[in-house]
Amino acid sequence: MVKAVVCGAAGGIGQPLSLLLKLNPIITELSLYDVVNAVGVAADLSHIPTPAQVTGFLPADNGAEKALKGADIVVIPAGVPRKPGMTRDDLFVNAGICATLAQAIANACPKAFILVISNPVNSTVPVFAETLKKAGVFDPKKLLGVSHLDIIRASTFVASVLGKPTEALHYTIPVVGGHSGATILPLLSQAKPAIPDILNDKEKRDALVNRIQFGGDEVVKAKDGAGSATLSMAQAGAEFANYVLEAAFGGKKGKVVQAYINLGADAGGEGIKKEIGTDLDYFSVNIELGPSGIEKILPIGQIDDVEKGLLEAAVKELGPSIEKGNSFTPAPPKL
Ligand SMILES: NC(=O)c1ccc[n+]([C@@H]2O[C@H](COP(=O)([O-])OP(=O)(O)OC[C@H]3O[C@@H](n4cnc5c(N)ncnc54)[C@H](O)[C@@H]3O)[C@@H](O)[C@H]2O)c1
Ligand SMILES: O=C(O)C[C@H](O)C(=O)O
Repeated sequence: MVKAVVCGAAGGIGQPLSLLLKLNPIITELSLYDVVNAVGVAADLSHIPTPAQVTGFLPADNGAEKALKGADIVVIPAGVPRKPGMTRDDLFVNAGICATLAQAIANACPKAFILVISNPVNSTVPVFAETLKKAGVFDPKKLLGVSHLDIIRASTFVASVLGKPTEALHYTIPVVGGHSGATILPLLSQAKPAIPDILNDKEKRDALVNRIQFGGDEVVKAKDGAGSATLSMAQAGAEFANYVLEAAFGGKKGKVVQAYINLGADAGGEGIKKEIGTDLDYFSVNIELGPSGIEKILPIGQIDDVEKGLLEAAVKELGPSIEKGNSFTPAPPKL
């Protein structure tokens, strides 16, 4: 029996993500939580004949904890998306929602895998960690900031520049760092198969890196006030959740992916700190997944001079975002 929960399930990401999780045969129970319409979305999905039994919950009567009770994996796309002109940092208003959900997880399912989609990921993952630490249930191996949309974008955009079919992750390009502008660091020099035609063409390479770093803005601009990426994010979130589920419950350990994770002493991230030459608490890195979540943190590996410059810029921008999340204090509850 595997129970998955989506928090923010009625939203632009939440609905298609819930649909894709309903189609995942590993999941036997799917619980949907939102402050609006979660019961309706659950009723709708429940008519699809797949193993997962779907239930919806609203905040009344401690609905969040009821939804989360006994969950194995919680995926969180709750919170406000960007409008044109906004940075992801402007979405720090979502910190309060994240702290509230983290506390509910600590109470109802402290051993669950937690997949954070809510922006700004560079800060909201620290908010989750700090809340879970205060509750005494923080497991750095199970808290994963979802940066997988950057990975699917990198693969798609490389294929399109090279005029190749954009079939499922044909190009594997590790993307490390964070999830926002200059913090997004695509390692084109490590692409598999290799892409010398791009690496040897400065103009093409710069344009490609820029498109991967600012792919989110492309969607925000095209939606013109109606939000940000939802469908591609739902696909990326469901694919990433499936990697975690397959490693934990499907006997497929050893999958290497990138996620934005805590590099604290308990997490075994000291090697990465040495490799990138900083003391950052969080970074998106290569990880190997297994039954308990992150089994290994793998080195970033060899990068070229262009990437060394991008790494410096990423590290500089990440520090303050992490600090903002680390020092967030939720407002006291209204009496
Ligand atoms: N990590 C990524 O790569 C990535 C990609 C795209 C979007 N995002 C982020 O995901 C978030 C959601 O985006 P969206 O387009 O689905 O927004 P949306 O407004 O369409 O949906 C958000 C949902 O969250 C719900 N919500 C609000 N407060 C809540 C709470 N306390 N508990 C539970 N649910 C709550 C809302 O009712 C709404 O249904 C945004 O912060 C966005 O920036 C992240
Ligand atoms: O761009 C955004 O605000 C949403 C998301 O982080 C994205 O990368 O599409």
